[in-house]
Amino acid sequence: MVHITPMFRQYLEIKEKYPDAILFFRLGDFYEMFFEDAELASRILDIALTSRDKGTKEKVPMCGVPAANAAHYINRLVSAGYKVAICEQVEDPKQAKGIVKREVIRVVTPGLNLDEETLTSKDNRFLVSLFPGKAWGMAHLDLSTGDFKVTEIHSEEEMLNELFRLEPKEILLPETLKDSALERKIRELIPHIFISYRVFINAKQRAEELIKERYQVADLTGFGLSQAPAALCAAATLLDYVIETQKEVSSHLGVPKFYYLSQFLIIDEATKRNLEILRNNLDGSLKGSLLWVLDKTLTPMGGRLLKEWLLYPLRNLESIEARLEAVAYLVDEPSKRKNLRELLARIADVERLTGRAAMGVANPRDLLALKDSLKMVPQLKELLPEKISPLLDAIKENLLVPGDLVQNLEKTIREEAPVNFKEGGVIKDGVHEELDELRRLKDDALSFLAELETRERARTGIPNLKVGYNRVFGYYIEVSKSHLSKVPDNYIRKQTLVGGERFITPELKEFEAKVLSADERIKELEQELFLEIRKNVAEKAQELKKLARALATLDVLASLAEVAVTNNYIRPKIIEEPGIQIREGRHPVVEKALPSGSFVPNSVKLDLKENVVLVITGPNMAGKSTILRQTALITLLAHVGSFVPAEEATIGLCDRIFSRIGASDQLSRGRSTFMVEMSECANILHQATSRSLVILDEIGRGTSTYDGLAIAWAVAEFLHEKKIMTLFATHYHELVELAGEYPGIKNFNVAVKTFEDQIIFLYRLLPGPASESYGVQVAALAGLPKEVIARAKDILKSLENKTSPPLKAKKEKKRQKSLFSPDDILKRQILGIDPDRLSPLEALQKLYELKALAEKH
Ligand SMILES: Nc1ncnc2c1ncn2[C@@H]1O[C@H](COP(=O)(O)OP(=O)(O)OP(=O)(O)O)[C@@H](O)[C@H]1O
Repeated sequence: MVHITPMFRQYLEIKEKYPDAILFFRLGDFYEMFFEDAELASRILDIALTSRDKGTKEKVPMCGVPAANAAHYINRLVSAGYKVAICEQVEDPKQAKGIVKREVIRVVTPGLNLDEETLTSKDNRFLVSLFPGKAWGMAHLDLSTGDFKVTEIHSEEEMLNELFRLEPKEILLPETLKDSALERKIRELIPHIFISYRVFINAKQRAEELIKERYQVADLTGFGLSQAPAALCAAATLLDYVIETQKEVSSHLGVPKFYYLSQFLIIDEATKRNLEILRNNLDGSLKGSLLWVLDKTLTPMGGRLLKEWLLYPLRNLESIEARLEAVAYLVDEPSKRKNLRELLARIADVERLTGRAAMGVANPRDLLALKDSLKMVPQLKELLPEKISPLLDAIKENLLVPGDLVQNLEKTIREEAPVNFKEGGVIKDGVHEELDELRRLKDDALSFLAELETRERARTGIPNLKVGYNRVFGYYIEVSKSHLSKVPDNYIRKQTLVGGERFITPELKEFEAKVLSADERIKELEQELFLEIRKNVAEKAQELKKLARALATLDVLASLAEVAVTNNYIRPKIIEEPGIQIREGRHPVVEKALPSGSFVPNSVKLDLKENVVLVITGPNMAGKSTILRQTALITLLAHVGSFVPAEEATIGLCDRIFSRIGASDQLSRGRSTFMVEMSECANILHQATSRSLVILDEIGRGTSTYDGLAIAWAVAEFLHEKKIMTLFATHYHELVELAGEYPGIKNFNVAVKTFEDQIIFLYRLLPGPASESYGVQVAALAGLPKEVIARAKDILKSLENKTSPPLKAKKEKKRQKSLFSPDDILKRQILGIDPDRLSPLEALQKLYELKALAEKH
């Protein structure tokens, strides 16, 4: 058997349990990595790779990072898509018999990472668990906030949409789905997702037991899970994973809340992209997105909630009205709003600070930030009205700081406490008697020494007797050579110097022991006390989470109000009946990109009778897409409970917004533009109802004109027949004829003017079809060469006259005529004939050809 050191044996035993994680193995002040882990980590972290003797001749690759700033390195590895298992020394090395006991105390994964950067982030970090049963069970958790939700979804399409809505960092899939088509789809949808394969808890009973045990409940009826076995299994598997990696489920983890997709306005993958809700389609950044205009929240938790509201607009009239009512109040009370927002700006991420306390990773500064935030709460509460808006009332009710948390934190933690509580200097005086005494002892040390010096000088009559300290010998009394004869009996010689001697006394030794042990004890006590304080906060996690939610909601409402006032939005009227009526609506993002006041507003009316499908024609660049998108965005904002950019808007409750716009960036997924277009279109036709809003921008463009036109025509007819409210922008002028055939199809055009052959865009939506397409003028604007434009105009003219275009090839031929005279051509033809090889019939045929040729020239 190969001999290896006991430490390596321990390492290998632990590593065996975490084969898919990089093992951070604690050795003193460092975390060390070995073997492949070391090679991988040294490459990613750009740190030196060394080697270590493991007891045999061969060396083991190794690298390490200081434990004090390990968080930074762990983060980098996790962001690079790896799991990190943190293995600690779990007993005091001084007390250990043999090798120190070590255990993995936590596994950090991309979906379960609580790094400090998340504290300022407005992004959620979701871990999703997906269980394929009769329905898809889907659970998602943000560990940093403790939000835990589950649902069941009945089609793969919807399931993928929901996944894209959440954009999780990590997903748990059953091992049976490894290398499956579904796995590929998920990777295409969310390219950086980290997939963890698990053995799913697929027995309903076991899943139930796990959840019941965790939440200490006897019955799951209240959770909405009892009738949803797939959701139950997904939730239980997720919980199991959390327990396995975090070693415990902390107090801030909420009960899994069941939600139905039908509670919300559905925004599918294509629409989330097309409407650029959270990011733009150009470079994927925030700028130019709806969120960019809308997010004036002042806390990270408010920012996250706003995103949630945008991605999950409501479908319930009462709840939407409740939000609108609150926003309206905050719009009408500018000074209140200002004061509220001033206070909110001073509030930190209470939600995540609570999570960190509950998970046992909060540092003293985190608790101070929490305390300072909580201190603002009573003032905020004071500012809120009563009985004006039910939502503001509910917020007010929940603005409750648990017990005497603030006072306790204020009393115990020093304002200047360091980040690392192990350094000491965290706990205030007056908190713990022994601690105070020890500190006094330390403080007194200086005066004690001075006093001792005076006392000893007087006693011995040695005027230059000195009390001092050095690290090797500790405290000493120094006497110069000339006075050595006066040294009393109880002085014990310790060290001889050139000019004198150093002594200790029993009294000094006793003092020294006290001071040194005081230091150690102070640290120990401070740590104990800090952990106790943190635990107290953790115990209040559920109350603090409620408070955090109230603060976040207030932040979002105040932000919506602020945006409404700044950008001149109005309160939409929400009604049950389907229909959309917008007077002088604007595109919230495009109007921001243009000089103030230059955006041209437009009115749109859709209903289930005469205005079911609006066919919108007009040249490129005229503003068709803008009208389509602004209608969708206004409808979306209304369902969020936000004011909208318009003069007036009446919006009937919608179930979904569908969109099919332009060529998307899915070519990378190996599907042609036409294929993407058609499958998006198919999805719409299958799922849209008379409560849906559909915006279609130029369908059928990716194929031949006749195919495209035929498809577009049939789609428009279908939408009309099914009474699906649609804005249909098209370049196929032929579609304007639909309006004559069907009562619910109407023509609109985006107006332009021409002036001296130049095109002027008016951006006005007018009834009736566009008269011309102006494509050539737009091409000229875009800078196509003059000769190409001139030629295109020629061709266009003949096409419009239904004559065949003057082909360039013919002109060439004409020019060629001057090179060869007609006689030459006939002569060449005749000379090319071989009479001996022609049948009588072929000879006759040739004769006809020659005659025709002679006639032509
Ligand atoms: N209502 C408006 N007021 C002012 N400017 C507008 C308006 N609508 C559009 N624009 C400007 O015109 C540009 C083109 O608009 P849009 O993309 O909607 O045109 P389009 O008709 O859909 O063009 P295409 O058919 O080429 O896609 C916008 O980027 C914006 O700068």
